[in-house]
Amino acid sequence: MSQSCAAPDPALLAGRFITIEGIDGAGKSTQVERVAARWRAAGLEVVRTREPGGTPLAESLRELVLHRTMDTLTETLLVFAARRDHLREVVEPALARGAVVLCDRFTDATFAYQGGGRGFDLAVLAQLEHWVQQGRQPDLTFWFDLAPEIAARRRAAARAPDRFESEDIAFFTAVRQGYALRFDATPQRVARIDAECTPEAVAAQIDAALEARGW
Ligand SMILES: Nc1ncnc2c1ncn2[C@@H]1O[C@H](COP(=O)(O)OP(=O)(O)OP(=O)(O)O)[C@@H](O)[C@H]1O
Ligand SMILES: Cc1cn([C@H]2C[C@H](O)[C@@H](COP(=O)(O)O)O2)c(=O)[nH]c1=O
Repeated sequence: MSQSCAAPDPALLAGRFITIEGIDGAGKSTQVERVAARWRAAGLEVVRTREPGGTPLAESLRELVLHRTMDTLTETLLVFAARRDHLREVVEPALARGAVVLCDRFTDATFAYQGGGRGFDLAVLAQLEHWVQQGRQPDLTFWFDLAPEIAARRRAAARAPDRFESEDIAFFTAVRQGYALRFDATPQRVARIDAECTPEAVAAQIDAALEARGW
């Protein structure tokens, strides 16, 4: 069962950029509103957003990336173009006015999907990350980690697949490995969540990670 935790200190949270990552079907969407509600109850403005997406332009690019056939360089440039617009129009202004930004996926997804899954050059991704983000990085990332076979069963029960969700287990195994590399590179930024357990147990892990930071 999820345990109740101490009320977060708004002063510690204002202007924080929090991202949520994991392979498709990891259970991110199931948890994200609960976290937002916790912070809203503490009096904070919470901006819930997602990538690719979050602005009209970036949502248009999302439709292309999720549903149109394209090569990996095109796919990579489109997710970074969407990210640039999203950062300028939504994320940076929200952080500047002291909101908490809770974003479903960010650049770790590019390293995992385009880098790990598609095999795109990680050094080029790092350059694009630098150009597009100008140093902006999440303050905390929840990485929902689980076996691709379990995620595939959850997706099959939930919805019709898009272009990524139609990929096979080998692709998602490589994506998971891409996430693991990012986790290993910045373990202080990333909280690994065991996403194979019940929603209540997942929520308890999230609360523990937040409580450890006083958030
Ligand atoms: N801990 C859990 N145990 C079992 N099933 C779960 C759990 N969490 C979520 N689910 C179910 O798995 C399916 C996928 O969950 P959800 O949509 O939250 O995943 P997601 O990570 O947001 O996926 P995507 O990134 O592809 O949008 C849903 O049917 C949801 O009810
Ligand atoms: C940010 C980002 C996302 N993707 C992929 C990962 C998912 O399959 C979709 C988004 O769908 P969701 O239901 O909103 O999770 O896009 C990617 O390949 N690269 C990225 O940078």
